[in-house]
Amino acid sequence: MGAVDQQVQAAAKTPLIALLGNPNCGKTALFNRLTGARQKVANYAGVTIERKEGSFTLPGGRALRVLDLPGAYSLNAHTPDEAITRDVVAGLRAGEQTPDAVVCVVNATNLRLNLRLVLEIKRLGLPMVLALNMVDVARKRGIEIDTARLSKELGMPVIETVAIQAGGEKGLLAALEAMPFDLQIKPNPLSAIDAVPVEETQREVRRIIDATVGFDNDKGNLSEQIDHVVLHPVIGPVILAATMFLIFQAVFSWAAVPMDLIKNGVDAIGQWVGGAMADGPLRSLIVEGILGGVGSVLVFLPQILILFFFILVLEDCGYLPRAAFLLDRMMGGVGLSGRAFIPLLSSFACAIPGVMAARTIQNPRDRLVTIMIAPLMTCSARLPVYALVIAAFIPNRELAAGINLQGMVLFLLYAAGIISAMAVAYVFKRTMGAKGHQPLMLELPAYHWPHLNNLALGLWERARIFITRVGTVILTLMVLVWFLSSFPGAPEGATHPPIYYSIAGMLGRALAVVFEPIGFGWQICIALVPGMAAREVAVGALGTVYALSGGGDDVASSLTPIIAASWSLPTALSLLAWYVFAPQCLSTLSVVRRETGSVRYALLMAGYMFALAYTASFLTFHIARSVLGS
Ligand SMILES: Nc1nc2c(ncn2[C@@H]2O[C@H](COP(=O)(O)OP(=O)(O)OP(=O)(O)O)[C@@H](O)[C@H]2O)c(=O)[nH]1
Ligand SMILES: [Mg+2]
Repeated sequence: MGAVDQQVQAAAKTPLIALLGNPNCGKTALFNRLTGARQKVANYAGVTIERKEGSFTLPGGRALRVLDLPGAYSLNAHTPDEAITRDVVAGLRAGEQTPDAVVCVVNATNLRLNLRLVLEIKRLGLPMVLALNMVDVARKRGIEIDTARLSKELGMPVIETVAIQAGGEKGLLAALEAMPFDLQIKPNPLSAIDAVPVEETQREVRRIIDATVGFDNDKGNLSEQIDHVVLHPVIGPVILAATMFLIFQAVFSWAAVPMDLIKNGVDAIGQWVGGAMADGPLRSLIVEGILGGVGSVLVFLPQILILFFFILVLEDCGYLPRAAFLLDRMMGGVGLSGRAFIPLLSSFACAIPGVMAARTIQNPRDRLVTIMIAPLMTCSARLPVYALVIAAFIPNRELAAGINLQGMVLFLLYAAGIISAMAVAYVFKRTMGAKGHQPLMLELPAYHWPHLNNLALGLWERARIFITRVGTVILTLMVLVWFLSSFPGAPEGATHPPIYYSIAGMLGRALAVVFEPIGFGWQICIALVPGMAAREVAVGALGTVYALSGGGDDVASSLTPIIAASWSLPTALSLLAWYVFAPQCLSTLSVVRRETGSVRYALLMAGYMFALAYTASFLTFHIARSVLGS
């Protein structure tokens, strides 16, 4: 038997356990603790939307495989992510092994809601353990749970866990150690669950709670008190708007110093390489192609991290579902549900996780509309383009104490994305035949301070993604752009810089016919093409294009003054408008195809976004020209 076969056989013999439970009860935190993985943990329902597998070894030496699954309130799935969970435990997914045992994770502070799923899963007849998670919070709130009695009532071991504390999983490991795994056992069909009416299950839940949970005292639920302010019909929206506004201010004002450091570092390397190497194609490739292109993208790392710092804090403290709640009415006006808020917010990172997070939306039409507008949210790849153009054209002025004009413009660009997304949603809902607004059912988790670990890990993850992207996709494209922009060289008696005669130059000049009416010259057109693969490459490509056009060595830092000198303000504004709308991301389109199951919606998305981008840029360019009289 070959080594691979042996591995396959061993994997088949390793028992598989599934972590199941309501949303936001700490399954992923527990999964990470057991396996040492770093899956995303945050304080709202619907963080995990896919199955994730890991493995670990019990203290006694037995290896186990473990599945983290999306949270579900019931096995009667209402949303596509809940359906994944149901299908995995019930063995309905083709080619997937059914779990040999289930670890049911419950939130100890909310057993009343959590036990229904436990009783449902029990009817599947798989071996089970109950992980009574978040007992630290329960203790603080004075909630007493008789675990011995609970174990007797449920007929399964009940283990207290604290998934966010080192060692908080010890009891669970011991229980798994004692568990007899029978690899032949298969779950009962799902119909076993429907055999018992929901009312009866609820009655049973109440009976068990009465027998096992004692509310010692309710030490004034702090979350509720905070919510009196945060969810207040007038103060709530003001807090939300102020928070968002402050974030954009910080992105500009905090980032200045670290950005300068990176810029100077890249410049120093550029100068050193420029001085040390003989003039020639290789020096040009390194200085203009790689350092000029990659360096001009890399300087945006601090801004991206600052933006994510705030998003991670909001995610972890439990504010997001509140924001969804506050915006539900407003979003209802355009036919979206408050549920769309979290997918749309995720799209500020990148439209791809945003499109996938739409799986948590129950109504298929709402889900489709949310997917269709997700790419209009300003993803972090647009930030470098915005920041570059803003830095070049918008004066760095204080409008009022603490309000900076550049931050203000950035805020407006984000707002333009959001407002147009709402408008597009409205049109889609109209054309698809609007149905009445469904009430928002959303669990509001208890607030807690963001965990520093989570925060650090989240930022690290972001930095890693960005730097990897810069080092792979962007670097490759930059080398390609440099190559296409450098060859063939200028003919005899050329009057333009050599890039004008290069392959990229020819392509750019051909495209300029289409883009001239919206103010884009051939240099910008060159940058738009590789920008399709990754938006921020446009910035790097502009870096290379202008470096080759001008011929300076200190290219990484000088892009801002160069474009400030070579573009008119209407062109700059038109480019900003273009980036608000243009569907310049092939990976998003392919994820849309996958998530909607048809290429139709991906094409529709590309079509409507291009049309919007061209129209918006055209209007911006011509209005700006007539207003400015240039
Ligand atoms: N105090 C405390 N917080 C916990 C514990 N376990 C998890 N949390 C927090 O609870 C929140 C939810 O944790 P997750 O692991 O994302 O929950 P989940 O069950 O995977 O959620 P979904 O993926 O949305 O279904 C996070 O803010 C965690 O930091 C615990 O034992 N004690
Ligand atoms: Mg999770």
